[in-house]
Amino acid sequence: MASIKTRFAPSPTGLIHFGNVRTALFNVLFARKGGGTFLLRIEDTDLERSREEFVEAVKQDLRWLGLNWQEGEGEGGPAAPYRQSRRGDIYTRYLEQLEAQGRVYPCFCSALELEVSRKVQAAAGKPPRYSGKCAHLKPEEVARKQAEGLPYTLRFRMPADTVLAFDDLVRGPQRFPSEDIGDFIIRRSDGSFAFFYVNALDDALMGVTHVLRGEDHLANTPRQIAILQALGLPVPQYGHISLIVDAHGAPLSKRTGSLSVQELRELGYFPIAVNNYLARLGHHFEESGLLSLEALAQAFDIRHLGRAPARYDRAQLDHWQAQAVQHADADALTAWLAPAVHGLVPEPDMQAFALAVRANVMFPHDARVWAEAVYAEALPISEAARQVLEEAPPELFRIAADALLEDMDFSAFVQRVKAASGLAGKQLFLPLRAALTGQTFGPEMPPLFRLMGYERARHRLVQHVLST
Ligand SMILES: Nc1ncnc2c1ncn2[C@@H]1O[C@H](COP(=O)(O)OP(=O)(O)OP(=O)(O)O)[C@@H](O)[C@H]1O
Ligand SMILES: [Zn+2]
Repeated sequence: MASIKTRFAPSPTGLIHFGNVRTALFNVLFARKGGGTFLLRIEDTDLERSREEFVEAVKQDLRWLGLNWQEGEGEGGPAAPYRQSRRGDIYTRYLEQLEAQGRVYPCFCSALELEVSRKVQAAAGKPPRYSGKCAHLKPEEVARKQAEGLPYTLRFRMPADTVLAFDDLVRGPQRFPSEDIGDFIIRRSDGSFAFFYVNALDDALMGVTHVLRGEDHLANTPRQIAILQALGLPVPQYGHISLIVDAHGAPLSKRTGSLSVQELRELGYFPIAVNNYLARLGHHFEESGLLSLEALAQAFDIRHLGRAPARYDRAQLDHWQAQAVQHADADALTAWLAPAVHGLVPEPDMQAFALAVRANVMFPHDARVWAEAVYAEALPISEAARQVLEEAPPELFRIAADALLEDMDFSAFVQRVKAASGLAGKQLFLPLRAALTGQTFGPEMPPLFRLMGYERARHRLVQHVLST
């Protein structure tokens, strides 16, 4: 068997969402597991809606997630170009071949005629398909209509009385009788090509071996196979993945403005969290812990893909985010957190600070409150902390300030205050935390205390003594 080649073929008509990205991810995992290639092709045939900024955004999103492609847009390769808008000559060349074989014919039916025919079929409970009215026009008739300047589409002639069958990698054996499909348009009257045609042709010409894509394309597949068979081109294996739906059960779509990858990035999600979340949406993994992209690839098995729609669930995503924060290495954690506390936390402290607050943050901006707790000149004090401070014995803070005339670590400090005040446990720790950080909960005190430094800590205690 030829080595595996998968692809992601988005239309640059909006920012990509979870549904799109999961499709890309599964293609990456499948290729990677098989030591194959992942290809990126841009399907920008809808010139009205396609925009260069969305091409850039797709590339940026995929790179951010580590879903790198080895062939295609921006990378080049043996089947360049990888943008459909630049492949018009190729599409025309193969169309000529189909014409020479008598596999396409001009259709002059007006939109109104087609609409009426569809309604008649629907009323009779039949699948809407082209009646075949123009399938057998005589050459003279065609020439006359063309001379009159009548607009026409080109239709693909489906083979009669056959069944298009294929084994879907996810959904198993599929059978589509050709008469349910009917002759379909492959070139519109404005000269643009239909999705079925260019998408199938490109997959074949680019050597794609496996097409994993959304279930929304299942019904297109028999048409695509028929085209490739007519042209004598290789037919890839298809796998149709269940769609990701929102809370109302509607498939996520670029048009409905579901959460985009760009928004996730701006919110501070870790790529590994997004990948772990999406990989498990409709795919079962034995391992329940956070996995690297490589480990996800090794554990990926197309037979473990579910057929039911998968529901997008923010809480699950956040579970993986929390895992990612806890597992990030010190440098990655620091780089992730730094922009949110820039100016509050001194640069030399940044890594120690990030490690100190790790257990209490899920997103970078969550660290701001702890940055203030450690470094703010005027310490913000929460309502709960204010109450604790009011209820604590006032002499505690004077004792604590007196204990801090020199540098020491938190446990030494606590020992001294304990000995001098006779307080212990919560009675001791809670007021100290409240006075030092302005909060009643938060990260472990020893590292915060170290970052704060004994002078600032003492200053805060003194401030509190003076204010009571
Ligand atoms: N809700 C979804 N869940 C899973 N996969 C999806 C979903 N929506 C699209 N896909 C898949 O994403 C891939 C890229 O598709 P495409 O760029 O056409 O995006 P799209 O979201 O379908 O676009 P639009 O919303 O403009 O129709 C295709 O394989 C498609 O099947
Ligand atoms: Zn017609």
